[in-house]
Amino acid sequence: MIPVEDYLAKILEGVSPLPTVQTPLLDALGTVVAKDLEAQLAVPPFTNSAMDGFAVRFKDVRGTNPDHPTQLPVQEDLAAGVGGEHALKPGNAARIMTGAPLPAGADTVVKVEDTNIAPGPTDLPGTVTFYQVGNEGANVRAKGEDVNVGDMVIHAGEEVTPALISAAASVGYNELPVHARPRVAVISTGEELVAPGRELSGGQIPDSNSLLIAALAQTWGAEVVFRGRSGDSPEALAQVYDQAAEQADLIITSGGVSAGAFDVVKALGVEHGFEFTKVCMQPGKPQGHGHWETGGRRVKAINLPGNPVSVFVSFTLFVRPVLAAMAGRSEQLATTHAIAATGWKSARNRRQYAPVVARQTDRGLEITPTHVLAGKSHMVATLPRATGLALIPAETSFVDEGSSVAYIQL
Ligand SMILES: Nc1nc2c(c(=O)[nH]1)N[C@H]1C(S)=C(S)[C@@H](COP(=O)(O)OP(=O)(O)OC[C@H]3O[C@@H](n4cnc5c(N)ncnc54)[C@H](O)[C@@H]3O)O[C@H]1N2
Ligand code: MOO
Repeated sequence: MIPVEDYLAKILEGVSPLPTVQTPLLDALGTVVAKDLEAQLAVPPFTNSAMDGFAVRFKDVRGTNPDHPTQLPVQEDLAAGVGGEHALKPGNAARIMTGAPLPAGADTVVKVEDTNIAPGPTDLPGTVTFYQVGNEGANVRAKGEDVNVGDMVIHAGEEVTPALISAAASVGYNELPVHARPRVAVISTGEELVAPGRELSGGQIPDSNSLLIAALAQTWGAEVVFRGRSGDSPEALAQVYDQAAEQADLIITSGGVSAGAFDVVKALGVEHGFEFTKVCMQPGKPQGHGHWETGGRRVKAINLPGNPVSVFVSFTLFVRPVLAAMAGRSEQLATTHAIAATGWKSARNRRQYAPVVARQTDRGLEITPTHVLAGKSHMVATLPRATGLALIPAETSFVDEGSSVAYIQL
């Protein structure tokens, strides 16, 4: 059996970021920026008002207070979006809305609440009386005070977040150069599988793994381009692999990799130079990987075991880092310390990754297995309760209640 870290290193060998594609901003959410980008627009792009109120020259209202109000004529209305050149005549005020360009000559905005004018929709008044004013420059947002044209605002390697999308739009972009989203094909294998919701006849079970893998792949930023099922014949599986490889950057299979007489994924994979190995973990011991070649394409394939919890755990440990590397980022699972709220039997001589529920108590972060049969690899129905995985060293055969345990938040 090989250690988890060694298998991860093997599976990441030769995986590099996918090519750069110009992608519309919203479609780029979750991808990784491939090039540094300078601001093409300043933020703000022009000096404007931060408040609904009146633009003035500070010297015309200096010294105003409730006992010494100042009255000025109002020359015009300036709404957000107003174009053209506007200049404030000396000794005048202009009614101005939040985001409207400050007229030339004005240097200060007095908010409407500090005047005799009622806030909200009103006709343009002929005059305005100020009862209070801020400092010179109050309520004015200067052009470029956030960033200026030419400032480096978006950097290669950054993840495209909602905030990054809005920053990119604000500095003049409508698309971003990002690493292509990994395209994933999912194949589940086994004669026992039927589509979910169908009536089962003897020995059959619903195919939950292909959905689990597809949903995990989407959750971790991939696009699922193919989902197929194959029985236990190598010819049928080879055909499904061919279809999967047509459009995918990564093929993920489940099942058929252990010691069964009909473990077709392993049998076919071995013929095609795949590597199958036992990883020192529970669940998820039997694993395989290789490349499927068809029509001039050579597509990476990862063969996960069939047990659903094994799929979940091995996707987390091995597939997520591969997807991250293809997407242009590196990923490390962070562990924190937790306390076992109950005792449980762990795997003998394999590192256990047990699905657990964590909750904060006065003792700290306490974890409990999602099921009394902690970590058994077929227990898919109780898996959704998991908030994370408890990582139990291979030498520990029993986790004592109250002991300190490494915890991976999902
Ligand atoms: N003699 C041995 N037998 C087994 C060993 C071993 O070392 N020696 N390892 C066990 C371990 S550990 C695992 S994990 C499993 C892995 O088996 P396979 O990858 O070959 O998977 P299958 O046999 O095809 O299926 C295992 C299990 O999972 C169910 N399954 C499969 N596909 C799906 C699906 N798409 N949706 C839902 N459930 C699925 C399947 O019905 C089986 O119950 O091998 C052990 N055996
Ligand atoms: O390694 Mo298997 O996934 O324990 O059942």
